[in-house]
Amino acid sequence: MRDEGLAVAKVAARAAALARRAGSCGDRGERLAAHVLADCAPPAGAVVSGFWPIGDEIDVRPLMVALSALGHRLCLPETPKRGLPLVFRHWMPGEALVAGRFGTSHPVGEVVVPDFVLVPLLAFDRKGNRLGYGAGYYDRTLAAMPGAFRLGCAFACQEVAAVPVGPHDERLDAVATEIGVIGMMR
Ligand SMILES: Nc1nc2c(c(=O)[nH]1)N(C=O)[C@@H](CNc1ccc(C(=O)N[C@@H](CCC(=O)O)C(=O)O)cc1)CN2
Ligand SMILES: Nc1ncnc2c1ncn2[C@@H]1O[C@H](COP(=O)(O)OP(=O)(O)OP(=O)(O)O)[C@@H](O)[C@H]1O
Repeated sequence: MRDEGLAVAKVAARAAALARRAGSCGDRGERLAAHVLADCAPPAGAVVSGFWPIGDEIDVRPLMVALSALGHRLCLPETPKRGLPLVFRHWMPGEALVAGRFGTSHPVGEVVVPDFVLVPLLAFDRKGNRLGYGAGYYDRTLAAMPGAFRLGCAFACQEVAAVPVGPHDERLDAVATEIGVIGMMR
């Protein structure tokens, strides 16, 4: 016989578990933002490039909103054909985006050159090496911007002992996660 009491208890337990899970995972972008602002804030006036999250990436939008409120100009990358560097376009929180390659989204604002780059990644190590999606976009882009500060943005669980590196791989200056900012060993 069906136990109505058990069924009701399971519905309530499920709702509570879902709320707990959302609460523990859903604020990691906010926590990353707080750590960056406290420990690794871009210098006044810096133009900051962010990224619009795809897949399971950490959400850097709370950080972008905070930096905009602090007076920073923001931009987001437009993904060109394979083999070309990224193009950064000016963006203000709330401005519309259009669909780009590989499921990315980008603004239609003017082209700008950032001097503080939030870099998405699949894996990172303590030397600042990073693994991306494998198209080399950020490697090509950062190689042409040697003076820009490169802040990897990731979940803490994306750290590995050593990322396999090749001659074209560009290193990060630091990595921000929901736990804190990691300065790189050189
Ligand atoms: N949010 C975000 N924007 C970004 C990057 C990124 O890593 N993250 N990029 C960094 O270079 C550039 C886009 N490069 C990309 C290159 C390949 C794939 C790709 O192969 N995507 C898979 C699906 C991945 C998924 O859904 O998790 C695919 O299309 O099959 C995605 C982005 C610029 N913008
Ligand atoms: N500056 C560059 N000039 C020429 N080729 C490059 C350059 N940077 C990367 N490449 C080439 O692009 C390809 C992809 O590089 P890699 O596997 O390191 O990408 P990734 O760092 O994982 O991805 P991404 O930077 O797009 O997130 C490789 O064949 C690499 O040799």
